[in-house]
Amino acid sequence: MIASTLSDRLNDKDLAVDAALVAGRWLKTAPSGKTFTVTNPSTGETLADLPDLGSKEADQAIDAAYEAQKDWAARTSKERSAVLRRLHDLMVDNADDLAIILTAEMGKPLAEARGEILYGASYVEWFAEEAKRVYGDIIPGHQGDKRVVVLKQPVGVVASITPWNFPNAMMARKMAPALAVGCAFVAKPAELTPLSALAMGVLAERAGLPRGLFSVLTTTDSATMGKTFCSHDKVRKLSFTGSTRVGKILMKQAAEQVMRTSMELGGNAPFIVFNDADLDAAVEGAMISKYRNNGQTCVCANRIYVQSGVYDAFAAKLVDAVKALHVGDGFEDGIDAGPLINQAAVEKVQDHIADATQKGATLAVGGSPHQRGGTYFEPTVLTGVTSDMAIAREETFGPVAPLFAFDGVDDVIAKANDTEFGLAAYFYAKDLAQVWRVAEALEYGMVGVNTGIISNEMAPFGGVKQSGQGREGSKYGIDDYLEIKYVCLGSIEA
Ligand SMILES: NC(=O)C1=CN([C@@H]2O[C@H](COP(=O)(O)OP(=O)(O)OC[C@H]3O[C@@H](n4cnc5c(N)ncnc54)[C@H](OP(=O)(O)O)[C@@H]3O)[C@@H](O)[C@H]2O)C=CC1
Ligand SMILES: O=C(O)CCCC(=O)O
Repeated sequence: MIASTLSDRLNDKDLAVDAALVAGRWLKTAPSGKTFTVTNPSTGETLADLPDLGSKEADQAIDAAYEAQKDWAARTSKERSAVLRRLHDLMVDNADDLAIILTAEMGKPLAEARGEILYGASYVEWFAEEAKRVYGDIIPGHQGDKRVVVLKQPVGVVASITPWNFPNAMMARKMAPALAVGCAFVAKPAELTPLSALAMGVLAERAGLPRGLFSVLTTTDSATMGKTFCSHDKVRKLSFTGSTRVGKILMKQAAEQVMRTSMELGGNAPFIVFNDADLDAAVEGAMISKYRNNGQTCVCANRIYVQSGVYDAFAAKLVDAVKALHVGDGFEDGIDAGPLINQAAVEKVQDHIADATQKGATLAVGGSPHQRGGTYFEPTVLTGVTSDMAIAREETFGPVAPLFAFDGVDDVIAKANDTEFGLAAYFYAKDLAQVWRVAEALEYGMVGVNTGIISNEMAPFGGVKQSGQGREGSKYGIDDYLEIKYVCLGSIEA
């Protein structure tokens, strides 16, 4: 049963479901009888009990997906596009309800949750359009009687594993390109936030997606699910967003059958403010980049480098802006930051702050659990941060802005690149020559120049180094779900 604290808020109560979607059927009970509870991190209240599925149910979902995929791939791209377009429209029409479900299970402020739904929908719309533009090639023949034809075909059954921080958009931007090109999609959302993915299952049915083509597996045993996906010979691709630690485990498992993978992994984004930057714009960008989703975003600014000439002025402006943030339950009006996802997240934030202050950093604002209790935490700014502190090397995944001082351009480029991660980087500067030089020197998949927000469906989202492989969104994102087949046509009269 869905708790009344959630269902009473919904206009369409059918969007919140307490069942998994397995092979075209809604399963309220796992064959094992096991269940798990989804809670609201803002209040600790129970939202729903869901079936705790295992590898047998995953096998069923994969087998059904394998069968359904053949017919789906055989449809014209225009037909597939129309179904995805309907899914997009349904997401937009139901954005308020989807946002309520998201806020309830994840805790982000309602307005931010609504923004995520529209962001997720933008990928569905984008790939509904791109579905019709999967072009092959004809290459000049190497012999007079030969023609070289390149076809692009769907990879087949795609399995996905997604995290709790963007429960809708992370799955949407994988399922949309997969379905657009004719793949089937078996999703495993995070244990903490499965309700948003299940709501997409409801909408996918309404949009006319064929039975069995899309499953949503609810489970507490993510390790077994990952192994099942990687060892099942009908799964041809694994698309993962989450930590680098788990990404590496999955890449090793996927290597057993040389399965294709897309990996969106951890980040440690530098955010650089040069002396000539527009400071007000830089503060605005830092606020978005750092405190969006309460710092629980893989592209969040994790290290803020400020050139000596503007360090104090930037720090003062940032502290003022941070003091104005309102922390609270995402359903309340005017809230900028909800709770952290769980106690482990709070502990990581506290560890980073304690390590930094012990080594000489100063707390300019915040630094403690919020007076509201639970997993709420004060938005924090640390000054005097140096590269020997844990926060310089590890992703904090919380509302802590550490300010490092730097002098020279080469110095800051070296510091920014001194990490195994390479997802997103940001900088603020006006000098055009410097802009090009720094943008090209940063070893990152994405660079924001004079902006703190870079994510959109038209751009290729993804990282280098240990931040992952592959791109999501844009014209490049569709390639991750396509195989290239070359046909050598012989016996054509010369
Ligand atoms: N790059 C990014 O977008 C993200 C990065 N992170 C980073 O990772 C840290 C930990 O966050 P967390 O959510 O625990 O990230 P994880 O990488 O642990 O989880 C991401 C997804 O992987 C699943 N998972 C966990 N272990 C395995 C496994 N052995 N095999 C297969 N799937 C698995 C999780 O399932 P379940 O949760 O159900 O166990 C979830 O669906 C964060 O603090 C942050 O630093 C986290 C989220 C997103
Ligand atoms: O943190 C993530 O898991 C992805 C970042 C969200 C985005 O900006 O697309």
